[in-house]
Amino acid sequence: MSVASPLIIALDYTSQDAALCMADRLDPSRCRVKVGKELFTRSGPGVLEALHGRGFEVFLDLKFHDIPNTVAGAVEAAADQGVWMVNLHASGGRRMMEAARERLDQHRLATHLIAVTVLTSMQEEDLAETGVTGGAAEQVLRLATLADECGLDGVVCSSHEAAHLSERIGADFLKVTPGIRPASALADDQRRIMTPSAAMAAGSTHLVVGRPVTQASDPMQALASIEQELAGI
Ligand SMILES: O=c1ccn([C@@H]2O[C@H](COP(=O)(O)O)[C@@H](O)[C@H]2O)c(=O)[nH]1
Repeated sequence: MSVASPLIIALDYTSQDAALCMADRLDPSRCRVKVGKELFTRSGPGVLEALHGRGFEVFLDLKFHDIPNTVAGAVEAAADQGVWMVNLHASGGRRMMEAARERLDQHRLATHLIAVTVLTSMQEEDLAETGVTGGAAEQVLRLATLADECGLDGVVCSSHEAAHLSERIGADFLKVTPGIRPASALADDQRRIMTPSAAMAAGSTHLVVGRPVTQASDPMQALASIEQELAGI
């Protein structure tokens, strides 16, 4: 199936039943879904099968970060489950990313492989405490350039960095951006945020949206309002 919408709904629920309850209200021709650490750790790969059975393309957001052999095996295992996209941490380095890329290619697995650059919950002070002193934009560009050199399909970054990456690396390089907040929504623990329409205008290729939809009093109305905002750009 080819999904025209850039929206990826983060199914951050504590059980497979709750996640599928939400998925059953979504239309797989109008959005993709994301399975992250909490849901996957609770439900296991069964949730992927259940979502695929409902027609969804799934982003498995487990952010692998380990030695090259381990990450290559994990990425292969994810792709074997038929997921549309999987990710790893770019800070795992060149050899780790190349090993993951090579493993997918060896097995002719078409799953998109992308790298997390700087988490959207982090700002300059958080980065400085980890020894990264140049700020988010510089670090995102450094890690995205490395990911591109390693043959990855794109990155997870914030929409604040998307335009610069499009200029420096190319428009086709995927910019998957969490930290999406409609104007009226709370930032929660996110720090580098943008509205859906501004994020698309800035060059995001995909928008990850969780709580503004899943925790809304009327999730379907919240989603419809994001879709309307995007239709207006
Ligand atoms: O840098 C990152 C990488 C991943 N995420 C994930 O995206 C969603 C965002 O959810 P919201 O509720 O819309 O904040 C969540 O699953 C994160 O694990 C991210 O936010 N930032």
